[in-house]
Amino acid sequence: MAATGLGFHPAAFFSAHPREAGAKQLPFRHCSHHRINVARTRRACLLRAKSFNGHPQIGASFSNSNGIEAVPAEVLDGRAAGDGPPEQGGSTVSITVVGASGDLAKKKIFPALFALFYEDCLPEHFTVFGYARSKMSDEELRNMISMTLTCRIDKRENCGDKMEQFLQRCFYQSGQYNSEDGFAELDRKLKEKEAGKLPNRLFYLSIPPNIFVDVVRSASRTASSSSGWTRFIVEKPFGRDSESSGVLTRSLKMYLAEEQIFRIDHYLGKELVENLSVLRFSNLVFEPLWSRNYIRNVQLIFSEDFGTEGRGGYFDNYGIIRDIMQNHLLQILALFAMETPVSLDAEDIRNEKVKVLRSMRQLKLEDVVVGQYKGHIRAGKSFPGYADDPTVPKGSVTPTFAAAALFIDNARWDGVPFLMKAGKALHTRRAEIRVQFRRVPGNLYRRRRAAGAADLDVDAATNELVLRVQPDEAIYLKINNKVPGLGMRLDRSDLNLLYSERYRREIPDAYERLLLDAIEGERRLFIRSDELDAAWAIFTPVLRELEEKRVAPELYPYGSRGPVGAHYLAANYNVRWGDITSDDDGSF
Ligand SMILES: NC(=O)C1=CN([C@@H]2O[C@H](COP(=O)(O)OP(=O)(O)OC[C@H]3O[C@@H](n4cnc5c(N)ncnc54)[C@H](OP(=O)(O)O)[C@@H]3O)[C@@H](O)[C@H]2O)C=CC1
Ligand SMILES: O=C1O[C@H](COP(=O)(O)O)[C@@H](O)[C@H](O)[C@H]1O
Repeated sequence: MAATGLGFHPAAFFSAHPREAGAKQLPFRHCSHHRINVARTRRACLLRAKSFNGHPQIGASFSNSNGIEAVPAEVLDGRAAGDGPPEQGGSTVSITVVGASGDLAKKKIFPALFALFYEDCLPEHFTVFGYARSKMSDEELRNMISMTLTCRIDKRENCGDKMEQFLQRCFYQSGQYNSEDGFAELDRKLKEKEAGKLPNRLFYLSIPPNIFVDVVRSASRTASSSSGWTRFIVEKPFGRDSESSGVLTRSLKMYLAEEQIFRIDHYLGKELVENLSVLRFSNLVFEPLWSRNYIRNVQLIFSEDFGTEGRGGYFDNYGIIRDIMQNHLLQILALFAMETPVSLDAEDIRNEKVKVLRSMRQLKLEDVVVGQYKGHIRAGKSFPGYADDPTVPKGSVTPTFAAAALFIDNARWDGVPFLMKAGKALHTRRAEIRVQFRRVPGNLYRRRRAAGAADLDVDAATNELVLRVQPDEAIYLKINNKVPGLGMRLDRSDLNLLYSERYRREIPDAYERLLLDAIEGERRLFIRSDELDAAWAIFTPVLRELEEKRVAPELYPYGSRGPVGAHYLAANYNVRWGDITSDDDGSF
């Protein structure tokens, strides 16, 4: 027992969690992301405890004035990682981005890895490899990566130096995805970089889903770590329906244990999505209202102001429901609607998500509206339609927009419509959760009509809580308020938490949080196979029906608010979409 004088071992903070063979904690250097959640202490990016009695206090766990948990000495120098004393060189982690030449790798993964490095959140010993069929030298990979790196967080003078240091840790291996030789060559190069340290390996499958199994088979056989952990981040969509998702999971599990598979849904790494549980469970005021008794409907909205732009090859085979609704929006719904978990441990949270997903009705065709954007000319500018995308097959009925009404048949949510809508090529880029509350019973102000100025129908002006996931993260509550003055006039005002004003620092990208979690073995923000099964069970029947009946999507102009049908669907449940009412375009 480490002599902490506190009567308990600091490692007691390390929550027990199932670990794949060889899993070791990695010694992290100082990382500015304060990971103070007790359940995640074991993942702490090292925060050297504030000096205590004038001496750097490490090895003891205490909460100082900032509530920052110190990190035990063993983690500071790597001993708790079971990596053996530092003189044996400790451990190392390699991150191999499979599909390195692709869109996601360039746009999100390499920039996220650099941001983690820049914030000192990566382990001291790490190496990044790109793997794809394209022929590229190490230098060409570095040049490609450098085009998308930014020092957007806490711009510091040494950004260029840090970027160069990062790029020098990046290497490339060309190979076929089903080639054991290709991955064996990668393994050889990884071993060179690992230089005798305990080798932990992370593979990020940034490739089309149809080649996931090829890569896992080849890499698990010839490029797995011999003594550390080997993990695979698997991108969405996980299959196309219940059947193909089940086949994919079974195929992956021929080569990997469940705890080696990190199914990523990057929306779970979004700040406002992660904040959902904090809002609900760390405040008193929300949980009592969080049910059918007070909530009239919940709206989950995803909107992009651009089209598929060359990703038609992938997108046309999936469509907006599989691309956005069955994963991102449904994950947000599950976190929003779940019961209070037993603890903040990954499995307890994921247990509650599965329970609420299993309480949901299968989506019916009459509760779905689909749309597809069409080209048009506005103000002399020509906007293409989905069908104009050269990567989209002629005559495609793949929806680029969908709206759906979903229901949770449990005591908390019985009868409350959860309305989702997701679309590309709409009038704005936005993702938000809108909670519309019930009318005030016996509203005293219902009869009071302000003379003259536009009356506020307080009976219709119910409270609405909005969590804006992006852009410009915010949480605001729409209330009725007395207009200052000698009279009695009411208007709509917002209690408003605008992140850019309250928190003077940039928000990490979702991929940063999730990559760090995967390196640390924290599974809370990744999808478990039974969650996936429950999610596909809700959507698979209607997806099949849409395709078997070749339901024609309602065409909507590029840049518009989407198909009119979405309004009729909402009206069926006495709902108006909150994102397009006159008093809320979401700006302040
Ligand atoms: N792009 C995005 O915004 C997002 C993507 N995703 C998911 O991430 C994964 C990667 O997406 P993205 O980067 O856009 O994909 P890309 O289409 O860019 O493909 C990535 C790489 O895979 C290889 N590749 C592409 N098509 C094939 C094919 N038919 N057979 C074999 N190899 C192929 C290419 O590399 P090479 O030819 O060099 O081998 C390509 O550079 C997908 O599963 C996607 O669903 C998830 C969220 C967002
Ligand atoms: O998973 C996906 O997400 C992106 C949108 O991600 P965001 O973080 O930029 O909101 C979407 O464009 C893409 O089609 C989809 O595959």
